[in-house]
This record gives sequence, C-alpha cells and structure tokens, in this order.
Amino acid sequence: MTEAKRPVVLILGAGGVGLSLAGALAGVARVAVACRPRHAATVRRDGLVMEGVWGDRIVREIACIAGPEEAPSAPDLVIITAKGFDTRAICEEYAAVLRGSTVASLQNGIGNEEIIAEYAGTVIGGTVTTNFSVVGDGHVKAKSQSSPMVLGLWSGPDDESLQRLVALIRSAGILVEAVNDIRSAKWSKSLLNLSVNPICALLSIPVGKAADLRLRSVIEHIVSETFAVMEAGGVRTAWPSAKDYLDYLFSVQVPDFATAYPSMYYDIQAGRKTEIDLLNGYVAGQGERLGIQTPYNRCIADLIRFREIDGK
Ligand SMILES: NC(=O)C1=CN([C@@H]2O[C@H](COP(=O)(O)OP(=O)(O)OC[C@H]3O[C@@H](n4cnc5c(N)ncnc54)[C@H](O)[C@@H]3O)[C@@H](O)[C@H]2O)C=CC1
Ligand SMILES: CC(C)(CO)C(=O)C(=O)O
Repeated sequence: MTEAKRPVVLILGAGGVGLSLAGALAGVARVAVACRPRHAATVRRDGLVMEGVWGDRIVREIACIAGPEEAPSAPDLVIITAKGFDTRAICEEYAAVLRGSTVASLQNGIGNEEIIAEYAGTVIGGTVTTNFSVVGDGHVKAKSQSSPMVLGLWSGPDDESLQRLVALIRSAGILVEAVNDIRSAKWSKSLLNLSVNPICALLSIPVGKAADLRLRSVIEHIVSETFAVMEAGGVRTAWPSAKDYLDYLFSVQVPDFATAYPSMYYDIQAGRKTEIDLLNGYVAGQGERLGIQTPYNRCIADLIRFREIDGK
C-alpha cells in the first residue's frame, strides 16, 4: 500500500498498550500518538523499542504529538489507550478531533465507551488480553497473551468502521476478533481484572500468585458478587456461572499471566491513581443501586483507594 493510501490512526495515551499498538500499526498505517514528553523525546531520537509477544523491533515511523494542535485533522481512526480515570480529560482535550470521528477504546473496566460516545461519532469498544509494561522511556514489553483482542460496535452510524479496524489490526499481525455483543465482552474481560488486578497491586505479587489457596476465597467472593450484579443488570458473559468463570480463570488465565504483573500493580507502585472505580468500585456501586450485597468488592476497592492516597 502506498504511503498516501495508508489509513491515518491517532492513538491517545502512550503507555504500555498505546505505544505497543502504535509500534504494531506503524507498518500498516500512518500513526500519530499523543505522548508525554519523556517518551516523545526518546522515540523521536532512538525510535520505539518493542519486545515480547508482539515482536522484537525498533520502530521509527511514529509521529509523537504533544497536543491536539499537532494531531492529524481528520484521522481515519482514533484509539484511546489512556487509563479510564483520564478518559474524560483526554476526550475534552481532543474534542475537536473526536467530533464525528470513529473512536475505539482498548481500555479496561466499565464506563469508558459511555464517556467517549459523548464526544465521538462512532464508538468501538475493545478489550485486549495481553500483558504490557513500560520498561523505560520509549521502550515497551508485551510479556504474554491469553486471548485475541476483541472489538465490537458500541454506538454510532459507521457500522463498517468495525470491519475496517479489525482488518487493519489483523494486517499488523495482531490476533483480533469482532463480536456482536461488545458490552458482554467488556464484562467478560473485566472479570479477569476484578479478580487479579487489585489483589496483585495490594500484595505486590504477579498474577500466578493469585492462585495461592489462601487467596481463593477472596477471589471467589469477588467473582460471585459480580455475577449476581451482572445477572440483576441483565448482563451475560461467555460463562454461565461464577464457577464456570473461576474454572477458566485458574486453569487458563492465571497460568497464562503467571509471571506478569497487572496494570494496577504498576499504578500503585508509581503512586498513581488506579482504575478501581471502573472495576470493583463499579460493581460495588451497581450492587448498591440494585440492592445486592457486594462486601468483597467494596472492601477491596476501599483498600486500593487507601493505597492510592497514602501511597507506600
Ligand atoms: N498494561 C496492560 O497490560 C493492559 C492494560 N490495559 C488497559 O489499557 C489502558 C492503558 O493501560 P496502560 O497502557 O497500562 O496504561 P499506562 O498508564 O501505561 O499508559 C497510559 C498513558 O496515557 C497517558 N495519558 C493520559 N492522559 C493523557 C493526555 N491527556 N495526553 C497524553 N497522554 C496522556 C498517561 O500519561 C500514560 O502515559 C488501561 O485502561 C488498562 O487497564 C488492558 C490490557 C492490558
Ligand atoms: C490482562 C491483564 C491482566 C494483563 O496484564 C490486564 O488487563 C491488566 O494488566 O490490566
């Protein structure tokens, strides 16, 4: 494909996920990525260093932008990879670019697509079940992957945009599937994050250690409460019951990410805010609204909030 015919993709949020995606798509699209200065300076000077299951290479064909004034004026696609607590702020900042555009979210948790829909033309929801981390400035690692990326149309008029995005991501060599029910897929992915992210962040352990029998009961309660909330809210996932999901969690997902640390661990280590309000905090809030007791989700959310504020 000639350079001029390549689609223009704008990625908002350049951490583990955003930089890895930028590096992967740079071979098939013209990629601009909204970067903090520390990554931008290194990527401009040395290129982006990628390692791991998405390939080992140095990618130079990425335009790092510092703000909306440097953004491509009419990107074919915008992909948001900022943390969920930054979604509204980044949408406000890039509101002029998002208006009428097709915008995909690859973020964890529940609630991002609803915010993005206030700003964008068409919204595509997504999940990515790969472990990414920032090794250093302009250097990312994709450690392990448990299942393909999932994308589905959330809202908006451009129903062909989903197939275009899936084809683009596939052409970059990334495993991806389109689904009809993206709301269900977001909850399916959230089950993993609800189960392991806060526990690994609080205890400073990799995902594999969440299989320790002393932690089982806590995880089982978190998942059972979440199934009760999902059932009352009319949400179905790939697993008919909490037990079915727990079997999958401990036989497939936990082993797949055994030595990986989840994104919330890195947030707590860095003294940053976390996405707890889009995960266990969200379940607890929904439980309250629906009259369902969620003491384990509420407790774990409180513990994380304490660590967010009081740090180490
Ligand atoms: N790290 C992982 O293994 C996975 C993460 N996810 C999800 O993907 C999303 C992104 O995660 P990570 O890449 O780990 O986060 P991250 O914290 O490494 O990266 C997000 C980046 O966005 C930047 N950002 C926020 N607002 C910005 C703005 N207005 N302008 C420019 N940059 C801005 C932040 O400074 C940060 O560098 C989250 O929702 C996370 O839960 C999903 C699957 C795996
Ligand atoms: C899949 C997993 C656990 C991979 O790291 C993730 O989504 C996260 O870290 O937030």
